Order: sequence, then C-alpha cells, then structure tokens
Amino acid sequence: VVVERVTDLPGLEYDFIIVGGGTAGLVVANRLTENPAHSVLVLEAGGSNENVYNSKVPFYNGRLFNTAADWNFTTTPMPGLGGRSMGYPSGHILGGTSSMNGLAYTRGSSDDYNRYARLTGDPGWSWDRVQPYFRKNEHWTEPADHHNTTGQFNPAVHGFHGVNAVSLPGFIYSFDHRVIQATSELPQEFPFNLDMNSGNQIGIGWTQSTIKAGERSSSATSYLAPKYARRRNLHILLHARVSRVLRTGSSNGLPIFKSVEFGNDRSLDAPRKRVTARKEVILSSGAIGTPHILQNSGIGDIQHLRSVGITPLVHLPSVGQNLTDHPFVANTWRVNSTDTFETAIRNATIAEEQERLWNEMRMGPYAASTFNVAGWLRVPENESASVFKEFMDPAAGPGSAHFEFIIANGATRLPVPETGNFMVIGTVVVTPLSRGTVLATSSDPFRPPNINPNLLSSPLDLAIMRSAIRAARRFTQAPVWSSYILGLEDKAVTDAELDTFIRGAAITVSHEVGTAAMSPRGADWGVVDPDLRVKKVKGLRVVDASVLPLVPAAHTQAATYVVAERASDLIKATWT
Ligand SMILES: Cc1cc2nc3c(=O)[nH]c(=O)nc-3n(C[C@H](O)[C@H](O)[C@H](O)COP(=O)(O)OP(=O)(O)OC[C@H]3O[C@@H](n4cnc5c(N)ncnc54)[C@H](O)[C@@H]3O)c2cc1C
Repeated sequence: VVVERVTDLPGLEYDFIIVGGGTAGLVVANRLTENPAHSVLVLEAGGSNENVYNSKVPFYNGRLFNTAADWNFTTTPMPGLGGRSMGYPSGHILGGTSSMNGLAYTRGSSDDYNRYARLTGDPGWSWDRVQPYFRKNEHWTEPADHHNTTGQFNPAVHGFHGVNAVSLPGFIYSFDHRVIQATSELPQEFPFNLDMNSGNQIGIGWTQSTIKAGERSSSATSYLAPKYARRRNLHILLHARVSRVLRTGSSNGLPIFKSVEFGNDRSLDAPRKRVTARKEVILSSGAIGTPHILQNSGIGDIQHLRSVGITPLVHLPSVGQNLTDHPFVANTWRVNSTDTFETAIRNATIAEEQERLWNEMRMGPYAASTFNVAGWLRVPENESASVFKEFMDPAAGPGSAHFEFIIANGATRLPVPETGNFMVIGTVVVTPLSRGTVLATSSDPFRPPNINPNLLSSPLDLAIMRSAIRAARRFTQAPVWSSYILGLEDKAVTDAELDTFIRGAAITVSHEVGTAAMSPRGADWGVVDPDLRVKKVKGLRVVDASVLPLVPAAHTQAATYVVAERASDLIKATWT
C-alpha cells in the first residue's frame, strides 16, 4: 500500500524498515513481504513514478535530469576534469534510479563476481552462486517490434520467470546493422559477442535493456506491480526524507540502531517523525544517500564527523570513502545519412509522429533506449606494456573489459547541434582506479553532502581512456563505414592532445558504488560484512549499490538487483 502522509500509516512499528524505495529497496520490500507474517515499511524521499511520462518512455531516459524526480546533486570541482564540477543525477522517485536510468541491462563479467567473492571471503558472491539471483530478477521478454531475435542473444543464460523485464532493442536502425557488420569486417580486434551477459563479455553485440513491451521496466513497475503493492503487510510512505538512524540500545557491547527519523521531503522544516523496526533497519538509499545517512547518524570517521559538528557514535572510517564511478567521453563522427537521432529531434513533425507511435502502440524509436549496440573491450596487447607500465592490470580477470563502447545513432544530449548528422561512440573506462568521497558537510542532515567522484584522478584511467578512444577510431576504419562516415569531429591525436580533450569532455555515466563497501568479517576496512550487516553495530544492514567494493565492468543496475535479491535471502534466513 503506497501512501503520502504519515497519518495514513497503520502504525509506527514494523518488522523491517527500508530506507529508500529505489532499485534495491523495492526488491527487498517485495521479497520480505512474500511472508505474510513480516510487516515492512519503506520510506522514500521522492514521489510516485506512476504519472511520470519521461520515466516511461525509454528514449526519453535523459529527460528527468534536473526535475523533481532527480536529487539534483552537483559534484565538487574535480582536478581530473580540469577543475570542472558536474551535475550528478540520481533518482528521487519511487523506483529510485531504475526509474530514470539509461535502461541498459549488463551484468559484467564472471571475473567481476568471482573477485567480489575473493575480496569479501564469501563464495556466495561468486558468478556461479549468484546465477539464481540473476534469474529471480530477470524476466526475458520480446522486444517491442517483435523482430526475430535469433542470433542476437543466448537464451541459455537468461531468466524467463523473474520479475524485472529485459529485452533486446524494440526499434533497430540500419546504423545498428552497420555496427554488427563492422564486427565481421574487423573480427580480430572487435569480435561479435552473441551475449555480453553470459559472463564472457568481450566483444560487441546487441544491447539488452530493462524494457517491457516498449515501456521502462523499473523496480517500481516490476517489484511494486499492483499485485505486490496491494499486499497488506507492505507499506510505502512517499515524500519521507530520512535524516538519521537512531540508537535504541545495545547488545553484547554493540549499539543497536533500530529507529529511523525522517522529515517531510516537501516541507523540510516540519517536525520530524520516528518509526521503529522490530527486526532490522535496511538502508537502501543508494551510493550517495546511504553513506550520508550513516554519517548523519554518527557512524563514520570520528574526526570527519567532529569536524562538521556531528556527534560520533561508531568509528567506521570507510563510510563515504571509496566512491568509484565510470568516466565517459563522447566521440563524434559526422555521417552521410539523415536517418539519425538529430533529424527527429530537430523536426517537430517527425518527433510528433514518433511520439504518437509510442503513445498509441508503444512502438517506434521511442520504444527503445538511446543505444542498441555496445562493446566491452580490453587494452590491446601491443599497448598494454605502455598503459600498464606503472600499474597492475586493473581488470577483474582476463575475460573482463577495460573499456566499453556505447554506440549510438547520433547525438541525444540536448541541445543537439543545429546542423549535421552524427554517430557517437561513447568510450567508458570500466576499470577505474580513481576513488572519491561522499562526505557530510554539516550537522543539518538535509544539507547535501560533498560529492567528489574524483574522476580521472588516476593516470591509469586517463591512459585507458586514450586507448579506448584510439580503439574507437580504429573501429571506424572498417569498410562498412567508408561511404558512411564523413569525418571525425574531435581532432586530438597525440597523448597530450587526447588528455586535454578527455579532461575537457569527460562526464559521469553515474555508476557510483563502493561508499559502504563489503569486506571480510573482521576486516579493518569496509563498512558491511559479506552478509551486508553494518560492522560494529546491530540491527542495521545496507542493501544497494554502495556495498559493491569495486565497480563491475558493467552498468550497475543488474549487479544492484543481484545484491538485493541475495540480500533478501540472507535477511529471510536470519528471521525464519
Ligand atoms: C542517469 C543515470 C543513468 C544510468 N544508466 C544506467 C543504465 O543504463 N544501466 C544500468 O545498469 N545502470 C544505470 N545507471 C546506474 C543504476 O541505475 C544504479 O547503479 C542503480 O539504480 C542504483 O540502485 P540503488 O538501489 O543503489 O539506488 P537508487 O535506485 O538510487 O535508490 C535509492 C533510493 O533511496 C532514496 N533515498 C535516498 N536518500 C534518501 C533519504 N534520505 N530518505 C529517503 N529516501 C532516500 C532515493 O530517492 C532512491 O529512491 C544509471 C544511473 C543514472 C543516474
């Protein structure tokens, strides 16, 4: 049951309180309420996703930035980006960032999960052991245009009975076929990969997206579909902005945190309220919100907390450290075609027709995301000696990518150039060594934290980005592009020129993780144990992207869903 006022809640005590109705939070809410004996309250700062048009239309995925559905965070100036700061989008809406992300469904490599298992000392996080959780999450569906998908994915590695819809592109451009043809023309360096979600991610292939019959599938539309939202043991309070978790006692010398204090997101000065969990409080507020709430609650680095006027209760210095994100650079070529995104974006008549197609039939370009093909690639052997001369290879393993290509049929970031048609290969460093921070700045819990993703602060990330850009340029040497591409827009060639270009152009892909990282039980680093319980306290777990100790070589929603599905089993097992 979803409500907007505290007075509409049945009470102020529940078995479980989940802070954040986002990607992970709604999975846990769904799974815990499968048992009618468990009562669950979800506190979500944002509003309903139900009538938010730009959340539903896949092609419009960038249009919720700087709206009420976005936290509208801004980063600190970043030295690696020449002192630029940037907007840092994050979902402030039911479904969290799954209601506004780019919809790409990418799991990462098997190496990524096997490394999580090694790093945490818990084999339960290994690729083989998390397979059931991918399948519980995934509901493979037909693309919106019902095209024949043979040869575009491997059914053996997918889940057909899960909750969250995943599909191949529902609208394919002739451009996309050119990309696939280029893989057969340059198979050595750019092999076709039938399914980048098989665990073996290397190569270029068709993107899979969280889209159901042409419409976004988020944690809100799937895990909170009407049949689940109706459950009488599940309560969701919208516009509830959590300020802190509160200490309620102690057990074996450890403080217990089972109460949650929250304010009204639409009236932050209004008196705050409290709710209490009989069993556990679960923080699912995302890689920014979770460490911020922990710090507001006095859980963090004692010195930092004191310096901003917060009374420290638990010294856990890794809280808010280790912020890891993927830097992205758009590489743009002018092309000899009018069948690209810009044409429709500039021409109101075409745009209206495409929108009508979507409104009436959930078909056409709006039924697909903004990129239908992507690639996961490694620094080539002949460059690795120079790229890795000072650093160890940061990939999770030999089957894991260093960089990604996001290959799009034109520019989508508004405003698009006034003339010309384009193709864009976004290059993304997926094994960054740069680390940043999320730090509370004040004892006022509603003052935004300092967010410093510190992108490209490591010279290795810059070197991999250069390698990725050069690879993208080699990809455009395939014969299929000879009459299609008119010219490259960006003229940087030497290392120094490329570095200047990269620092000026790089932005985030918003894959932030790591700010409440898992580490082995008893480790003196990290924030949560491998079962996601917060170290040195009782009653509190973290279940969201912030627990991933390293960013996977992937967009992060699939990994977040898997964390949430497994966490739900761990929590259930504690309370059977
Ligand atoms: C613009 C963008 C595009 C992306 N594109 C992709 C993509 O194409 N594919 C992909 O796999 N990943 C993508 N990602 C990343 C992916 O969506 C996230 O990693 C994932 O959704 C994170 O899930 P989460 O549960 O950790 O956090 P969220 O889903 O953000 O959930 C956190 C929830 O907690 C709420 N909250 C926070 N603080 C409080 C508080 N104090 N009180 C109450 N509630 C609070 C928030 O409002 C939110 O609902 C993208 C991210 C962004 C921002």
